[in-house]
Amino acid sequence: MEDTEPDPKCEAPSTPVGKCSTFGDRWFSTGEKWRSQRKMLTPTFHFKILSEFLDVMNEQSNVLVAKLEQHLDKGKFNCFLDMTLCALDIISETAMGKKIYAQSNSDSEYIQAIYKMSTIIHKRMKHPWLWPDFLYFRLKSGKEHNRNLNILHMFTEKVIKERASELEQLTSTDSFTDGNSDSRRPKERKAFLDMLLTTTDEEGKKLSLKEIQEEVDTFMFAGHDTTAASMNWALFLLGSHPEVQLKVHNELDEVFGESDRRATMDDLKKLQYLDAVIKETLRLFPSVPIIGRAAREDCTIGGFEVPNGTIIVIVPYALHRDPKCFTDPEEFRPERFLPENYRERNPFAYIPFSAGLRNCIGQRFAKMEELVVLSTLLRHFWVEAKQTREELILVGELILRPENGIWIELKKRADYVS
Ligand code: HEM
Repeated sequence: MEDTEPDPKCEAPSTPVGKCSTFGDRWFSTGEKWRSQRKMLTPTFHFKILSEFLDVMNEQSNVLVAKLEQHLDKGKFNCFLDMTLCALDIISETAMGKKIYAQSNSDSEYIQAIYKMSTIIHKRMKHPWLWPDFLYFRLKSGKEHNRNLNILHMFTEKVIKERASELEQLTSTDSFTDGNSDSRRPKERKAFLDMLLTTTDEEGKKLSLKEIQEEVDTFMFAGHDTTAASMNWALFLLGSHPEVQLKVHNELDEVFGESDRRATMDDLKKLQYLDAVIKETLRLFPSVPIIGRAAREDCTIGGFEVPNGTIIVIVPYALHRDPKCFTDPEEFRPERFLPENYRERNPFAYIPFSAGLRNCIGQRFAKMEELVVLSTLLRHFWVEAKQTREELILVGELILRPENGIWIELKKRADYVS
């Protein structure tokens, strides 16, 4: 069960990037505001609700397979954007109940704005002289920032308002469509947005439209770049370790046999080795490479006096390479995460989703998405990595990503796995 009491000693640090509110102020909210929002959000990630998103994940994985089939036996290509657009389609339909067709129409104004915004924010983060708002918003990049932010906010605002008025109209009926024939949802499946529109706090108060928009914007950002990066790293690692990939294929054969049916929740539970691959990938390449906290009172950590207000930086990328917890830490060994092998490990030695009260609320969603997308891909393809570890140039921005993408070659799986 999740504890939602505020952490007495730490809070998320306020940063200049946080102030720009692209990711929703929620990401950087603290104290009572964060506590109350977190409490309202927690039930929306309940297992039963997540299982209703399985259809979306399966459907978008199949779109991805159809897209990638054109690369079969055609030499190497960079799969980074393909994986990212698939993750974007999944989060859009599950968070907002809105299909944005990112995989087939990546030129749309909204999708372009998402990517321009990421570049703009990274640039601002790297250059401290761009941090003060009064200067930044007078500059060309500050104006470009606002233009793109406006496109993003207008889009989500429109989706939220449309859905809010539909929900109002539908309260008297049990119909559950969104009025747009190409994005109708089955009667029983709700998007996170539907739950945000109806959830209430302890006093029965609903979230305001502005608060809902913050949540939706946060989900859209926090919920696709992270999973996309991690799935890309997994393809790189599997493509570099054929012996590991073979074990995944054997597991997939055991669970799915020859069938090309969609994955069920029961199937996902059985994919223990693929699950270990995902965990080991997040150990070596944690999507969020740095986590920040601000001390809210004087305290002592590991024998060091930490005064109130100190910014504390936690680096999962380094923590996950501690040889005391992981022998031969640079080696890719999914077996470390098989249930029989990790019982003894300190739970704070491995924190790709952070730990404690402010951990990732979407971690079960993320694991489920990765299992569905990767299992679907690997049921169709044999992956070969076309870069060495040395050729990957790691960029630790908000997300840990490879500077030049992930280059792979795809072969028809049946030719490689007997
Ligand atoms: C592999 C995928 C993911 C990784 C590695 C990841 C990692 C993290 C980490 C490390 C944090 C804590 C950040 C901090 O403490 O400063 C976090 C927070 C958060 N994540 Fe994720 N995340 C992933 C996927 C997702 C998904 C799919 C969603 C939504 C559907 C999501 C929603 C959030 C939210 C809303 C928070 C803020 C929680 C709070 O402050 O209460 N994440 N994530």
